[in-house]
Amino acid sequence: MVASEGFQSRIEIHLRMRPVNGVAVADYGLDHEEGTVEWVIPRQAAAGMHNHQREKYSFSFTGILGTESKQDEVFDSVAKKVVMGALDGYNGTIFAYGQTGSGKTYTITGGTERYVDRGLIPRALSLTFSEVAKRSEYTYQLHFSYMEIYNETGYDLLNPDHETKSLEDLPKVTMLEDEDNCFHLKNLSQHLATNEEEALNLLFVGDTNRMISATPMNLASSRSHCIFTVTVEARKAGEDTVRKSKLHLVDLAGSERVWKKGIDGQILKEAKYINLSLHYLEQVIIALQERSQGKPRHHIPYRNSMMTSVLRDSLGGNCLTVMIATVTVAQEQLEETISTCRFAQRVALVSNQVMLNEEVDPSMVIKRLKQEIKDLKEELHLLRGGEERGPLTAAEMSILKSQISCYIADKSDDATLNCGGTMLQIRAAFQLFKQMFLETSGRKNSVVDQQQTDVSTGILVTKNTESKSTSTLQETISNLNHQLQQRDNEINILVSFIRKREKATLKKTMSTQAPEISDIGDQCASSEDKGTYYCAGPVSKDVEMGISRLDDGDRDQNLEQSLSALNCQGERLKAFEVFKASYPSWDAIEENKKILKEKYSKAKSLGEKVNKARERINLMKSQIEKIRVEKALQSLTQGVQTLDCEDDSAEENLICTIEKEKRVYKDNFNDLRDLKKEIEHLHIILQQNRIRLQNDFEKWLNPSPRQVFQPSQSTSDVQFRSWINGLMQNQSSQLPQLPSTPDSVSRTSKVLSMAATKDSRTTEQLISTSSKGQEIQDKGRTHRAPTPQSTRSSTCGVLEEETPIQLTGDVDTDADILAFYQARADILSGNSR
Ligand SMILES: Nc1ncnc2c1ncn2[C@@H]1O[C@H](COP(=O)(O)OP(=O)(O)OP(=O)(O)O)[C@@H](O)[C@H]1O
Repeated sequence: MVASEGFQSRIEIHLRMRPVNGVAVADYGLDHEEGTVEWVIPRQAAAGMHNHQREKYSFSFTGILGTESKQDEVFDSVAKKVVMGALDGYNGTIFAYGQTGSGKTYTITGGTERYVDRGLIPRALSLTFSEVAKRSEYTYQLHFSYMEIYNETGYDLLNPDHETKSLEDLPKVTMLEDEDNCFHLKNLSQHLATNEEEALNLLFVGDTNRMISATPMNLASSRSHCIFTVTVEARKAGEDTVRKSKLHLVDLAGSERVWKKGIDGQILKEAKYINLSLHYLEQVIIALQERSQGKPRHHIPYRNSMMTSVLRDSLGGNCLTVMIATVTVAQEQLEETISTCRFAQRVALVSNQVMLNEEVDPSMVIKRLKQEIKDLKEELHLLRGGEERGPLTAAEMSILKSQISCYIADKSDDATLNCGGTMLQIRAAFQLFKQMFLETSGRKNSVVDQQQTDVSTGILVTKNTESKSTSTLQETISNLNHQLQQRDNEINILVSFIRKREKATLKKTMSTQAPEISDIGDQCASSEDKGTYYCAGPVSKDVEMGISRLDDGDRDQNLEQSLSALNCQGERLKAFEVFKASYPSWDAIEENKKILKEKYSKAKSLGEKVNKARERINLMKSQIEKIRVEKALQSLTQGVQTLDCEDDSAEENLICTIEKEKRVYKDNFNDLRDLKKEIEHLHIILQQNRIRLQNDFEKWLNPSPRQVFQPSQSTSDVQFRSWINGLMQNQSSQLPQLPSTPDSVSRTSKVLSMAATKDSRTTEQLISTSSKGQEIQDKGRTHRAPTPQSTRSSTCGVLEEETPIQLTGDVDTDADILAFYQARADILSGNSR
């Protein structure tokens, strides 16, 4: 299973010193550089002159975290590398060892009151999830378990039955050993958490259960060992291997030597168990220490206690292990402090063989092999030429033919033919080769025949025929080019008309409705003029030139300035208002937004409830802890267990209240979790809607220029005409439609067909052939309607006052026709101002 040989690593030991208040502080000296601490025990005068009592006790540590050290410092120097190692596939263990009240729980789990007091577990969870998020090439699965060992019995702190059953009725966690001497824990639940919040919730639930399920036996946290385990599984994309590692964070029971104090009853029993398991821990450490010193120690007594069995790998096995020795600087605790330091020195001699836990994942291999089989089947199927399908289609044959022609035409040596890999394609390619060869050889023969015939007359007919066809082709090309140029120019004229009409509308609005003008943009039209959006997209340089030629420079200069001063952004908003009014999904979006808002406020209130319940529980937990620590210390110092009924009932009351609060917390947490899922879902929907809405709006605002410049050389006149009409309908969808008389329709057709063909008549000629024979006045390139009776005057009387021609639903007035034709003629003749 293990892929690497690994490396030797000594167990690191760190000293963490807890500050004390209101008690005498021991005499000690620290050397942070060297990592040494020296405790001074003053000689007792009572011992007389010949007092050989040692005075100074010096110890070395990997690192020293003095009384001022903060939680983040502890995490960075002690735990960070172990957590990172676990994510890389190395087992890791961090355990806190020390007397009661020396700060083990504070170090491992942390204080509950302030965020900065978070201990190693919450910080490890935070780092784990942020790292996992960064390593996108891996898929991580993180499972969590939380076990308590009390009086040599294991309890699952995350068993959901904690809600309904008492501690005695819960299934005990037991150890099972397999044939490879590996231990497995039965009845210990594993919980998958996909984010930090879920993992923190598990920690909180476990801590609370630890606290409130203690009643019957007066179980205190200081008398049980707790192991929080993160099981990490990492799979790299495209690889068959999986890395499996475990990270244990262990809060050991208080290490004080209670039996010395002459206690009895339950406390004595507990003390025995604690001391027994810590004694076994010490035995394991001694055996490992001896082994590391080269002494023959084949047997390491792991099995003697549950705790050493669970931590087997952490002690002398495959694990990066760190011990935090917690001590207080209180003078009265000095003996225990020195005892803790001594134990740490032995631990420091234990050496572990750390290995990368990488194994081949059968499920990944099966998945890969299945994929390979699928790929091979597909390949085989392709190679067989997709037998289920019929022969190549005409289109496929023509592609193949052109590929072969290119191949033949390419005279270079490295020319290749990629006709596809199927037998069907290869066969078809050969067939085509044959056909082409036969055709060519047949043609050659006929050419030779022809040449032979003509040689008799002395004229090479083939050459003449070829040159003839070439010149015809060239002529066609130049005709088509010319036609294309014309169409382009006509398009330019149309666009410039539209632009001019836009500006005229704006100008008119400016003069009549001054307050609203500032809202009208050059590119974005008002809601009443949505049709002009059509032309807001980019136009070609030629078109721009056409427009500038048609502009009435002097008069438009002020207009241009006004237009450029207009707030385009505001116009977009205005345009958006128009757009959304007719947008079919707008109501649904609004509805979703409303729902999301409601859900947010509900989530906020649930979050507050959860936090408040958590705070209340934490407060009560620290009150209980205080009562218990006081009781434990009292029993240690007084030697007997003083049963203070008041304390007991206070503790029971607190536990009852915690039970209630826990239910509130849990219900609200679950509701919040469900709500968060709903919110995320709604978010996704809204995001999709937003993107779609934006795209639709942009399309509506700036239609693709391709749509505008659709006609090509091959466009027939009929198509061209209907395209122009379509364009104009789009432009004027918001404008009043002009009446379309049969006469005007016929004129429109006439002009359009003239425009589409190469009609080279001049404006004057057109004027003279105009149905009404009216005059066209050309005032600064602004074409006016010839008579007030014009069909357009009824709706657009403005034409009487030097207003540029407006293109409407149909080209239906003489003025339109004449103006259109004039502009077209100008552009075609390059007549610019
Ligand atoms: N470094 C520290 N800074 C400030 N307060 C601390 C520190 N270490 C511990 N404490 C406080 O001391 C008290 C006892 O600490 P804690 O419960 O962590 O001790 P413990 O060793 O876990 O005891 P037990 O063996 O009973 O579980 C707590 O109120 C805790 O907040």
